[in-house]
Amino acid sequence: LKSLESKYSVFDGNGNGDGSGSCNLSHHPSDHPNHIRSPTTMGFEALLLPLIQSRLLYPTLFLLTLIFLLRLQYNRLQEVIRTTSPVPNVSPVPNAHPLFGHYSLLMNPCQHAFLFKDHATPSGISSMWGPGLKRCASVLLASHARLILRQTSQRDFSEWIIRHGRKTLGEDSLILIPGGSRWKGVRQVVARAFTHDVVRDQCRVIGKTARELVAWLEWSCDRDAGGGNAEDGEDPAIEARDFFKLYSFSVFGRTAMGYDFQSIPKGDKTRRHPHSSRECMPPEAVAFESLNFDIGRRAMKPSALMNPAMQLYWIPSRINRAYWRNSNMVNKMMGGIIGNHMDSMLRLSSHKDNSSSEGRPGGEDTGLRSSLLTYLIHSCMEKHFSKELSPACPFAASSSRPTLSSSSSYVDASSFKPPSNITETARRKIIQDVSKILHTLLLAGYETTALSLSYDLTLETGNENDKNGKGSHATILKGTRIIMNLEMIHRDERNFVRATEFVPERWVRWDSRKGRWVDRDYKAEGKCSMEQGPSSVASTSTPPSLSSEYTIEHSQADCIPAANSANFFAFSDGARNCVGRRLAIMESTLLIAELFRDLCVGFADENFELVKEINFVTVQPVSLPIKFWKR
Ligand code: HEM
Repeated sequence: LKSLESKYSVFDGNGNGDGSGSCNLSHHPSDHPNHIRSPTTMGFEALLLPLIQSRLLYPTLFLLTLIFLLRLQYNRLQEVIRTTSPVPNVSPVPNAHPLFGHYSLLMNPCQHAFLFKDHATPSGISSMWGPGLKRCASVLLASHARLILRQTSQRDFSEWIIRHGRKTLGEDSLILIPGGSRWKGVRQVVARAFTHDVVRDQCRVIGKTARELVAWLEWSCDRDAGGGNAEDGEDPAIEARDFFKLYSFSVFGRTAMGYDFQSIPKGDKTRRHPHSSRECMPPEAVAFESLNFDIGRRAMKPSALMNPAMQLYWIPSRINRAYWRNSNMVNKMMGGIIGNHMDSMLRLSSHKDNSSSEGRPGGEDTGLRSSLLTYLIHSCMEKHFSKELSPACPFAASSSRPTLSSSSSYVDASSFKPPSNITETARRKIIQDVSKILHTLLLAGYETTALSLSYDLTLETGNENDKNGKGSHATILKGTRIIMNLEMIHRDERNFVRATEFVPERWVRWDSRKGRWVDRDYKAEGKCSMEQGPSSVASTSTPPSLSSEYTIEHSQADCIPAANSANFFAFSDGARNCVGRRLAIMESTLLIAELFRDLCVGFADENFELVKEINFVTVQPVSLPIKFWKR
C-alpha cells in the first residue's frame, strides 16, 4: 500500500507528489509504458486512493471485516432455522427471519391463525422462533394448555417490556415479576384482597354502578327515539371499548379505592349521550390509560426500540413530557386517596380498644366499601413495621401470618397492629407501594402474556393424524417460550362442541324443581350420557320462556353437551392465574344482568368487520361501534 501511495503521488493532480490533491485521470498510471494493468486493478486502485489519502483505510477495513463477520453469523442463523426446529420433530412455521424469528407475525393478531392453527400439528402444537432465535411453541388442546399452566409459574416478558413496565408500574409489579419467592410474596399480599368474602362485600357497589350505566343507556334510547338525536346531529353509535372501560374504571374506583370518579353522568339536564363516553372519562383515568399505552408503544414498536427519545425518559421530547405529566397526575390522585384512607385507618386503629365495631382496620363504614384498599395498606404497613420480614423480599410472608386461603378475616387475624403514629418517610413509602400495586391491578384487567418453561415437558399428542402416529409425543425443551392464544383454544372444536357459536346452554340448564337456571355438571352429565345415551341430557334441561324472543324452541341445552369448565382459560390456570377473577366475574355478571333485562344490543354498522390490535399485553378491537335499543 505504501508503494501504491507513493506511485500515485507521482501522478498527483497538483503535480507536487505530496498526495494532497485529487487524482488527475489524464495522468492515469496505465498511461505509463511500464504499467499495463487490467481495468479491475485500475478500478480497485482508484477506489483505494481516496481512502489512503483521507486516512480512512483502517476504519473502512474494520467496517468491512465487521460486515463480513455479521454476514457469516447471519448465514449461520439461517442454517439453524433451516436445520432445526424449536420443538423437536415438529416442523416450524415457515419464513422465520434470522434475527427476529416470527416476531412480526406474533405482533399482528390477524396472523395468529396462520401461526397457531394453519401450521400446527394435527394435535395443535406449533413451533416458532422468537427474536434472537428463542424457542417458542404454542398449543391448542385444552389438556396441553392445562398441563403447562398448572406446572409452571414462570412468566416470560421481553427485556423491553420489563424495563418500561417497571418504570411505570414499579419494581414489585405482580405482572412483571418473572416468578420465584419474590412473586409468591407479592401474590400473597394481593390475593388477600380478592378472597370470596371480600369480593362479595363489593356486590352492592358494583350493582349500583351497573344500574347507573344502564339508566344512562335507557335515557339515551328514549332520547334517540324521541328525535333528540336528529336535532343535535349526534351519531347514536357507541364505542364499546370506551363505554365499558368507563364502567370498569368506575367499579375499580369505588371498590378498590373507595373513590367515586363521578364519570357516569346522572340527572337529565347534565347528561351527555353515551357515545361521548371517552370524553366522560376523568382526566386521571385518561392519564392512566395513556401510561399503559405508552409501555406497549415504547417496548414493542420496532421503530421505538431504535429511538433514543422513546427509550430515555429524561430527553425532553413531546412523548416524554406527556409521560411525566400523566405519571404525576396518576401518582397525585392515588397518593391522595391512599393517604386519606391510611390516615383514617390509623385514627381508627388508635381508638381500637374502645370500639367493638371494628372487625377491620378501616372500620365498619369504609372497610366494607373499600376493603381491598384497606387490605393492601394493612399488608404494606406490616411490611414496613414488622421486624420479621426478610429485607430481600419487601412483601415476604412472615410465618406468623394466617394462611392465604383463610378468607377475609386475614386483617382481623393478623398479629400486626399498625402504630398510631408513623413518620412522614414511612407514610410516603407505604403510599408509594400501595399506589404501584393499585396501578398494576388496574392494568391487569386487560392482561395476557407468555410463560416460560423451566423443565422439559413431554406432551402426548395421541392423534392418529400426527406424523408419528397415535400415542406419539412432542417434547418441548426447557426454556421454550410458550405463547397461548386463549381465544383460539376456546374456539377450537377439540375443546368445545360448536366452539364458535354463542350457546350459553353449554354451561347452564333450567332446573324446574328449583325454578331457576343452574350450572351444568360436566362430569355427572358425561357419566349419565355414557350410561343412558345422549338423549338423557334433554329431559333435564327444558328452559322456560325468558321473553317473547326466547322460547323453549330456541333453547340449545337439549342438543349440546355440557362444557368442561376446566377447558375455560379466560382467567388462565395454575399458580399464575388471574388474581382478580372473582371481582371480574362479579363485575361482568352484574352488568350483563342489568343491561339485558330491558335492552338489546347490536352492531351500529351491519357491514362491520372486526380489526384487532395488540396493546401492551392484550388483544383489543381497534373499534367496536354498537347500538342499544329498548326491548
Ligand atoms: C374479564 C376480566 C379479566 C380477565 C379476562 C383476566 C385475565 C387474566 C389472565 C388470563 C391472567 C394471566 C396472564 C398470564 O398468565 O400471563 C391474569 C392475570 C392477572 N390478573 Fe386478570 N383478568 C381480568 C380481570 C382482572 C381484574 C379486575 C384484576 C384486578 C383488579 C386482575 C388482576 C390480575 C393480576 C394481578 C394478574 C397477575 C397475576 C400474577 O401474575 O400472579 N385481573 N388475568
